[in-house]
Order: sequence, then C-alpha cells, then structure tokens
Amino acid sequence: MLSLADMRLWKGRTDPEDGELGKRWHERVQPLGIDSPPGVAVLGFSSDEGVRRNKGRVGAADGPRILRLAMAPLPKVFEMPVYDAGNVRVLDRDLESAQSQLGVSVADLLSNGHFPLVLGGGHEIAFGTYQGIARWMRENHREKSLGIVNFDAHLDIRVPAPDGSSGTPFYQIAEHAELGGRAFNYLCIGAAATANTPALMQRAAEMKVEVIEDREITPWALEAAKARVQAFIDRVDMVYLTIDLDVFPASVMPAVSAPAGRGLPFELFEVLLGIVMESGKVCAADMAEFNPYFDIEDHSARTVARIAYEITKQF
Ligand SMILES: N=CN[C@@H](CCC(=O)O)C(=O)O
Ligand SMILES: [Mn+2]
Ligand SMILES: [Mn+2]
Repeated sequence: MLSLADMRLWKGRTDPEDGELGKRWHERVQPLGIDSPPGVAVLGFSSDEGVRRNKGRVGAADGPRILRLAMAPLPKVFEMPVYDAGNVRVLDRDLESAQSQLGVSVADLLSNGHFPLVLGGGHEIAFGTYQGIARWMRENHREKSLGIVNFDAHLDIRVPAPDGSSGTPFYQIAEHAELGGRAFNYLCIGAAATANTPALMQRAAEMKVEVIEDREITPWALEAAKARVQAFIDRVDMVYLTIDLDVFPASVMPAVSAPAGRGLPFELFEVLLGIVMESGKVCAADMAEFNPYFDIEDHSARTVARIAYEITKQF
C-alpha cells in the first residue's frame, strides 16, 4: 500500500549560472529518510475509490504523479528541506485500509517534525490525513484543540451509505472526533448553493459547521470573509488545512470530478489562504480531487503547483 518515492518525477530546467537563488524544488527534493531533519514532506494519496463510490469521474489516483511533475520547477524559496515521502495506494478497492495507512504515515511525519503536504487523490484523503493528525495530537498534544479549514464547493458531510466516499469525510471525522471525546471544529469556505442540496445545508447547521458560501466571498465583502476566517483560526490551537480544488471556477480548475459553476476566484482564495497560513497554526495540509484526465494543457496542474508554493513559502 505504501510505495517509495519515485525520484524520476522530480525533473525540470536548471539555471546553474544563477547559483543558490536559482534552485528549484526538483534540485532540492530528497527521498525521506528515517532520520531526515524536519522539512516539508510531500506524500501522495493515490486514490479515486472515494470518487467512484460517490458517483464521480475517476482519475484522481493519477494526481500525485502529475502534481509532482508540476511542482518540480517551482523556485525553492523556503528554508526547510523538502522531501518526497512516497505514495499511499488503494489496493483492491479497500479504501478504508488506505485511509488508515495514510493516517499512520501522516502521524509518523508529524512525530518527526515534518510538515505533511499530502497530494490527492479524491477528497476521501481528508479522513486519512485527519486520522494521522488526531493520532499525533492524542500522543503529543492532548490538551490542544484542532480546527479544520476546508476550501470546497461541497460540504462533504454525506452520511456513509454504508461506506465512506469522497462525499463523506467530514461526517466521518465528526464521528471519529465524538468517539475520541474531541471537539469537531469545521469551517467550509466556498460552499455553493448549487452544489449542496438543502438536506446537506440543513445537516451542516445541525452539525454546527461554519460555512462561508462562495457568493459571500467577493472583492467588496472580502473584509467580512477575512474576519470570519480569522475568528475561526483564533478559536483553535492547531489547524488542518484541506483544499478541494473544485472550489475554483471551472475555467481555472477543469481537472476535477465536479467543476464549479461559479467558484472562488483565485485572487480571493489567496488572501484567505494567507490568513490561514500566517497564523502559524497549520500542522498539515492536503489538496484533493485533482484529476489530470480533465486538465487542459496543464492549466489546473500549474494552479495546484502555485498553491503548493503559497502554502510552503514561509517555511
Ligand atoms: N467530494 C464531494 N463531491 C461532491 C460531488 C458532487 C457531484 O458529483 O456533483 C458531493 O458529494 O457533493
Ligand atoms: Mn468539492
Ligand atoms: Mn470535497
């Protein structure tokens, strides 16, 4: 289920005449070792089993490979080392075991001081990443609280029927948190009225999910949205950041299972992401739903690489 890093993916142009300041990720990425000093650890979750179960367009299992190729030429501006921690794969449609393995891998990375940057895969990735964070917090930060910030056109609080999918992760997380006696603090940014039925919106209210709808995020109302994100971050000690790429307009992000009709403009997303990252509370991040089969000349892959740059630039 867990495969080693394929270092052949980390390739691209080099500019040796520019010295150290000309270095790119592909010149710096190392395979993760047992005693690697703390750094950014790229981990793939090669799954679209959750998307398949959720009646979506499969292909996201190939996301981690294509996204590494897209991230390879990024300027390496942050100080920490950067590692490739390999991939977790789904075998025989056994999504639950893969999510559990992802949890073990994420917990391991966190325990060794790394920042897990997990590349999906469908949004079923979230139930795996969360299991890892929860395990690590249980062992190391028992008294601290966790907030989940999800940029997504969808609430993803469907009830498993009976199995989990890409549409159920935050319902499963809420159940997991309740069983462990932990609070469920969930902020969904970018949910669209056209992509969530009233049944889901009603469930969100019952589960006390904080929702900032896509239509509330405009240049003229940005201060209000920023204040709501800041208030959520202020209430928690640590943050799990998850980005479902279908939050962006279909024109920017066609390479997803369910492209958005309106979507959150990238420029406004960047401002809100900045608030989340500048808090210094984000312990792990993942990006979900990238499906390379629907990309157009790598436009979406380049956008995902840009987000990876924004997340890591301060490290
Ligand atoms: N990850 C979530 N996916 C959406 C899919 C919507 C669709 O296929 O149209 C959801 O379950 O709501
Ligand atoms: Mn979504
Ligand atoms: Mn989602």
